Amino acid sequence: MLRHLCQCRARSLQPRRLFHDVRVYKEDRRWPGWQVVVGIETHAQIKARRKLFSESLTSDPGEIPNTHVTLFDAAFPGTLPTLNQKCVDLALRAAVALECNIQARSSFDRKHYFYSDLPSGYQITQQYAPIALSGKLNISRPGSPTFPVRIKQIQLEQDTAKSTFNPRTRTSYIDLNRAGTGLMEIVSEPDLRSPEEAGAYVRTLQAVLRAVGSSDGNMEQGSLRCDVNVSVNRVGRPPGTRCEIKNLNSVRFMMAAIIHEISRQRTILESAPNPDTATVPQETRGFDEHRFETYRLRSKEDAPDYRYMPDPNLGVLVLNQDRILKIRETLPELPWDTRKRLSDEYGLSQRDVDVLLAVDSGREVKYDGEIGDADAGAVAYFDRLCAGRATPGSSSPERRDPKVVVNWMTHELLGQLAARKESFADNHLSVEQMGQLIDLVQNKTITGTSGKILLRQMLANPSRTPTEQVAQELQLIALSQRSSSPSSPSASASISTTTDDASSELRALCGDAIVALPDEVAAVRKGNKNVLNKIVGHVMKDSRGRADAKAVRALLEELILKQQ
Ligand SMILES: Nc1ncnc2c1ncn2[C@@H]1O[C@H](COP(=O)(O)OP(=O)(O)OP(=O)(O)O)[C@@H](O)[C@H]1O
Ligand SMILES: [Mg+2]
Ligand SMILES: [Mg+2]
Repeated sequence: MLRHLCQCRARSLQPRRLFHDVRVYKEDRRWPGWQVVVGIETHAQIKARRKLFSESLTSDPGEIPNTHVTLFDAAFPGTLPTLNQKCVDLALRAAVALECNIQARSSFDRKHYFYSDLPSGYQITQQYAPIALSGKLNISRPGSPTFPVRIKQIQLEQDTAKSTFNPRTRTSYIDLNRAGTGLMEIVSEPDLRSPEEAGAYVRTLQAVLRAVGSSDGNMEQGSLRCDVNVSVNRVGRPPGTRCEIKNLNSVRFMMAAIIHEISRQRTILESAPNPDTATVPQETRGFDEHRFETYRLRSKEDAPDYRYMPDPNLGVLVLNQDRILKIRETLPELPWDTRKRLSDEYGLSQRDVDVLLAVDSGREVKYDGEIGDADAGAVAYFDRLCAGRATPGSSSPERRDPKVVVNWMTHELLGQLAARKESFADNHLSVEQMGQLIDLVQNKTITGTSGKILLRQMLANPSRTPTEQVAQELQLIALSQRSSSPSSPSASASISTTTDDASSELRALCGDAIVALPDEVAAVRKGNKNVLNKIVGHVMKDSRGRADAKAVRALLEELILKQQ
């Protein structure tokens, strides 16, 4: 009996299964002998037109303060909440994408605290029965195996108002525009083991929320904010006491906060007189963005008592299977499926896939009065470029080589946009124009060098003009010996005339080089073929990138050697 009691006691003393046993502990050289445990609470603003419980429109950060406010948002007595079902659907999209168990019944609670940005004195949240439980998000990092992070729960809640303090006039200003906007709090289990894994988790989550349209996930603008929980323990020992760092608004700051917290907690534990029994005091901390350090906000002892209670004005949120099924059916391709498709179907390298997905995960759709092809995202643009161009007389379009397309997109198009300090959303080249450009280079109507010049010109001068026409106007048609096959029938007549001219111009340039470099020509005639490179270089320079080096070499050989 006694032995049985002891066994039970020993079992109850085992740490709760916080750790993912599937993952083998790997020592981090930055903190040898220590294991780091991180769990993240992410607050993502729901991208709905109206607030969670009122008719008021949601707002963007720069808008005139206190212009998006109903009496309910301002907490006038007697006003009642009405749940916005659009917000529920958007949160469900995130929950389905994160493979959560969606709860058929969930409910709302009041979390009380007194602060100037909370007009009613309580926030409506889902403390006891959240909308979704037990999900999963797989995290891939270049060079590391993919690992799962368990999602503990997703709860719906209200955002607060915004307070700003002017130290000169010692005045606080309250803007109620944000008060009552719908938030999803997405809580991870403590499955992350390093600052880098934490960064990858937030980026992946951001990409999923954006892909399903649940949230902008914009950390700079505050539509995605993280509270990060960090603890350290000696390898083989139970997890340590967590400290929670509140309100981090960039992945960089979050990683810096974790790094600082690890060293702070280690110092406490290493300097304790009895390392076996030492613990870190449980605290809620802030992050100082200038010193890159965390600082104490409050300890567990002064933790507020939120006096949670069910909100009597809101009933139970009941969800039926049909609604969830409909959400499931309308979800777009999720980032990990896109990743697999790009590498399986197109044979793209990991790096190229990363670049295309990174563009889309950081994508902000801009509305400047015209919806361009780039607005659908880099992957969609790439898909359409590969799908190819319609060829006369053929019912199916001629597909483009994905490797050629991805090179043009990642190196040239993204590279030149970056040089112009623009993002992919600023690219106004239609898929058709970009495709024509690639075709012109592929069928040697223009050289690769001219292709890059052409792209630069087209990015600088937005127009709907077909690419061939711009190439002709800029006199970029390649100087070749033979006529190239035109890339579209409409341009065929003009291009073949141009290529005849081009071929005679190339001959003229070679002739000029032969006259300009008589010593080199004599050396080539004597059999010193290396000198030919110098003459080729001379022609290439004179052609301003329009000549193909191979064609020039062949023509020079013909002119110098065969006509001795
Ligand atoms: N030992 C630990 N080390 C690091 N993180 C931990 C540890 N134990 C739990 N966590 C993480 O702490 C977070 C707890 O969040 P949760 O929302 O459940 O509670 P809370 O922080 O107490 O409440 P509130 O929402 O009011 O901040 C989770 O992300 C969880 O993974
Ligand atoms: Mg929480
Ligand atoms: Mg918390």
